[in-house]
Amino acid sequence: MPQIAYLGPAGTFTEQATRSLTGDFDAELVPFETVPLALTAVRRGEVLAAGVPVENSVEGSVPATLDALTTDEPLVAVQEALLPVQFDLLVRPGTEQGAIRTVASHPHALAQVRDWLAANLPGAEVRATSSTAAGAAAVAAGEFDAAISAPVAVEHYPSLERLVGGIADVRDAVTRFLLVRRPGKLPEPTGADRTSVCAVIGDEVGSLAELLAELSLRGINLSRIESRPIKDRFGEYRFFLDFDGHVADARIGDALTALRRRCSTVRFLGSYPKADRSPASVRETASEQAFRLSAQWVEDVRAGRLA
Ligand SMILES: O=C(O)C(=O)C[C@]1(C(=O)O)C=C[C@@H](O)C=C1
Repeated sequence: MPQIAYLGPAGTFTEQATRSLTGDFDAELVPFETVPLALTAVRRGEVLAAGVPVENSVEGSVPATLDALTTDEPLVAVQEALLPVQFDLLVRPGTEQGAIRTVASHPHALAQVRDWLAANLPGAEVRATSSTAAGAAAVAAGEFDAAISAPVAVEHYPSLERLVGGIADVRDAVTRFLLVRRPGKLPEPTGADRTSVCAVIGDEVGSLAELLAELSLRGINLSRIESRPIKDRFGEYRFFLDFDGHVADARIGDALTALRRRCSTVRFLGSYPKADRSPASVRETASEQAFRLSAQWVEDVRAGRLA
């Protein structure tokens, strides 16, 4: 049975998302303490794939994931999941809200309940843990008084109880997850796909605008752009781009060819079906047929068949 890594321990949102991503086949889910460790296990071939969080509608991208996807050997996303995010406050039985002095969770989770904490646990110290479930495990071990956890966590930590449920500063918050593997056969195009790349461009006038123009000229819908520092050179950035379409689509292949010419580095991070299955709208001039006919026209001209 294939093994799939996730950000553990048991009871994280990532575990829940990874279960939904691997629902179609038998897989054994293996917890890792951090996203980079989970991705290292994929690179080494110790596990087949890893489920990782990439961005949240309230707190934005998950930097640990973005950075780990661009260092070391390439990995590609093959599936995407969206998970609604609300939290529980877990405590050891008998703990009253007024007695909570420390509250632990993943920094991304803490950021999503900042207002609730200020209003309901104003005196409590906030402690960061490697995941929401790691916070719950630490409360079970007596290290902290309370944890901000995923609703599934209480099933994994029977010595804890839910003091408050449904916590969220923003209703309908959503986190996006990817299932990533070593490069291999790509998922088939479905007509409702997303392509992710990471590009490094020169620090020159207009270079970012020109890069984006390569997408807009081909009618490609950009759904996310995000920059992360290159780290060892101050003021230089890598740009993470997500756009509608599959690398097998003519307009996407054409745009990627242009990006590869323009950028010092382009890392392909995958073409995979969008979680919401919303089809890409493709303008007439960027259709498969339009690309095929125009490429044929150039062939004919080159071969002297047309004047
Ligand atoms: O700690 C967890 O439960 C996670 O799965 C990580 C994570 C994240 O990185 O954003 C996932 C979903 C929530 O947004 C909060 C935390």
